[in-house]
Amino acid sequence: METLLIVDDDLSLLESLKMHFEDIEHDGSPRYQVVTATRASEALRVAQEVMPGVVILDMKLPDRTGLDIIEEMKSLCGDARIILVTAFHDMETTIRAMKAGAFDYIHKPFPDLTALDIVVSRALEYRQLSRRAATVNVETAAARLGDIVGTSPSMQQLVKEIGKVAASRATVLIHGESGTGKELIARVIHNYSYDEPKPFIGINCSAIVDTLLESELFGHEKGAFTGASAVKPGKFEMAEDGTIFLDEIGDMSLMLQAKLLRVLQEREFERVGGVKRIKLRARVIAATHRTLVDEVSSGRFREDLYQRLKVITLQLPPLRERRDDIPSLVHHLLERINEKVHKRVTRVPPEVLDHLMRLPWRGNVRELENVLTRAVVLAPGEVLLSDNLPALEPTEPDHGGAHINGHPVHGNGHGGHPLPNFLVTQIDDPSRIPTLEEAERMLIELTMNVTKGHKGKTCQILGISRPTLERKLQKYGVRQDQPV
Ligand SMILES: Nc1ncnc2c1ncn2[C@@H]1O[C@H](COP(=O)(O)OP(=O)(O)OP(=O)(O)O)[C@@H](O)[C@H]1O
Repeated sequence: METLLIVDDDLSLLESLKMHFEDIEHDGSPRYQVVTATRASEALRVAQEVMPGVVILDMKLPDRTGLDIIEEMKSLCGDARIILVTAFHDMETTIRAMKAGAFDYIHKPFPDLTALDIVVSRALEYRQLSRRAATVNVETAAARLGDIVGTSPSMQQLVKEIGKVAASRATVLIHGESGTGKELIARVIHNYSYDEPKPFIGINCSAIVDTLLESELFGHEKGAFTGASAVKPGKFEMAEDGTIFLDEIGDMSLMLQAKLLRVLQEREFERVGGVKRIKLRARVIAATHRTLVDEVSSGRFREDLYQRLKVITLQLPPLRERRDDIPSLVHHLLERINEKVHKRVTRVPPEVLDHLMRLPWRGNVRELENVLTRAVVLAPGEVLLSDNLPALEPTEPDHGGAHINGHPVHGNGHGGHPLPNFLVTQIDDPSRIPTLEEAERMLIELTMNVTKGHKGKTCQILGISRPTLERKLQKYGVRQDQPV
């Protein structure tokens, strides 16, 4: 039996959660023994006594915040997985919670206890796994929040992962299409990893010819090659005990891959033409728009280097898979662009935002930034105009009809409900096909819209149970207060 500690000052919630978890059985006997506490001080005392496997910890407690006691709780019973619960979405707190060592961060009210059950089971599974594996040292460090904008489920997940990554010094590999924010994420991880300022040194491995890249990375001694008139330290040296960011690592030649592998294995390197061994103290973060597993299969990337780099892998979602983030990104980028080009374009009419939400964004956030910069420069006043945006593509006709998540919808010819265009038009560009998750989210939003938020009817149409619908609404962050 696993011991579960639930900490909340809401007595009725505490009681109902206790009953819920006590009712869960495993192989015919109760799965959990549940203990409760209403204050932080009491929680710490009880935790020390019962050594819980999982702690469900509310953020707002009468004496201290849940966040404040995570570290103390972990030092008392380091093995416990802590799930922090709050009533609001807050990126800063999410990162701080994950960094302090929380296992997960969830929001209440819980629309469906199944979601909570899943998190608790997963927490226990991970605890089992990590008991077998080596433990990672959790550094504590205050850090500042970077400029990441986005509240879509995939971005929230990413923010959680950043919190965990920042707590370790492990090598990180960031995958993502061009312009998805790989460098930004690398900088945020860096900023969150240290208390005091440390160097962040980036280098684009695809932009420099091989021989030059080697001396850029590792430096060179005087006279190492023609033109090497003085000693020059490389990026690895300049990064000191901070971060070296190897951008577009997938484009590195096999010859340099072999050198890099040796450096990562031995944690030492020499300048080109030199003999002195220099210690590698920097943390390595690498990024690529290529799928490295495919590069490995086709022999263009060394398998052993890939294994070294992928200790922690982050996958950045393309912008078209998180279109809900476009409004907040537009707002954020406009502020930055106005400052840069000395303008004050602050108004984005709904039809212009709609236009922006429907563009394909193959170049992701960077393309959005470029498109907005052009439109800001061309704007005659303080209003952003559709005329200055790229035209919509024919597969996304501007028929002024209904939209789900920026995708136009139209009738399916059976006199029934409208369908998103992606389900009925011929798609010849693979990048325009939505992921299964995206399609599922759109169908749920569409059905909720058609039934005007009636969950019973939505379940009936989609052929799913109420708990499944609740779980998916929460997973995809679908607004339930008004028609979507
Ligand atoms: N989630 C985000 N929130 C705010 N700004 C973002 C976000 N993602 C990307 N950006 C901005 O978009 C621009 C491109 O991001 P960045 O250079 O990090 O992308 P990248 O994936 O490294 O691109 P490339 O592969 O082309 O080098 C930057 O100005 C960055 O600040």
